[in-house]
Amino acid sequence: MIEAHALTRTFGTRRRAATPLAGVSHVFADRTLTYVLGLNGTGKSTLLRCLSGVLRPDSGRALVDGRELARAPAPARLLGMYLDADGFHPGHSGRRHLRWLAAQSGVRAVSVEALLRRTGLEAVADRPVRGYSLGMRQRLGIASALVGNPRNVILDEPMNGLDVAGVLWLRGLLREWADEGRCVIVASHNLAEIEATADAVLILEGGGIVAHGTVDEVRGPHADLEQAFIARVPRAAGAPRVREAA
Ligand SMILES: Nc1ncnc2c1ncn2[C@@H]1O[C@H](COP(=O)(O)OP(=O)(O)OP(=O)(O)O)[C@@H](O)[C@H]1O
Repeated sequence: MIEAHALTRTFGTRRRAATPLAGVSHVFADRTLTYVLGLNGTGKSTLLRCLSGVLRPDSGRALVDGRELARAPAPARLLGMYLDADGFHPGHSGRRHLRWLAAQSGVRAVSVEALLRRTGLEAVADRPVRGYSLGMRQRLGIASALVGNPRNVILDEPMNGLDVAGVLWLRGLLREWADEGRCVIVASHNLAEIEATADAVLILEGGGIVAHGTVDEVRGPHADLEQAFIARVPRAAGAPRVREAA
């Protein structure tokens, strides 16, 4: 279980500030695949980074299985995360990255070879990451999240760049993790995928949560999730302009 308690985060100066999180509270349940939705620049990544302990909120706190990650004795066992497709050393091979990560995280029991097999990366495991396609980097990121066999998982837009086989594979993996009891949180823009596979949905807008619940609850009287999203975020139907978060 992952909890957000009144998370607030502002970027920039007082004159040009963006406040993607203005007191966000939510409980992300176990055994649940929750998708976080929102327009570009709304604050999805900021929320996931605060929940993962990668970014310090200005106020509020995040708890993973009731603990602050920074104080947990074995954080890799509590939370696996993949937040940035560019967050790899370009000169390292996939195999070296996973070995390094396991050592950094103090995880001894992990089989890097099994992770490479599970994520379909064996054929490119010894190539430098700088030569990986986006889909290969996504697979390596997902393998990275699995290093500690974690109880909770957070992924930021992991399906971008995956081919059809990759999408089917990741869809199955996310379902398996949730069905095994894990709390799984994924940021995505893929409404069709979310509508078909999510257990829960959370929509961010204007610094806060404007809707959350099961897909049926969030869809409500609307024809589909897209219409429900537009009803909650009317500017989605306007010109496709990136705006500051708040
Ligand atoms: N390191 C940073 N420095 C300054 N501003 C930032 C930083 N990180 C995020 N922001 C700002 O915070 C807001 C939210 O950004 P965030 O990356 O969380 O949005 P997002 O919903 O994940 O967007 P996208 O869908 O485009 O990935 C934006 O206004 C962004 O410019």
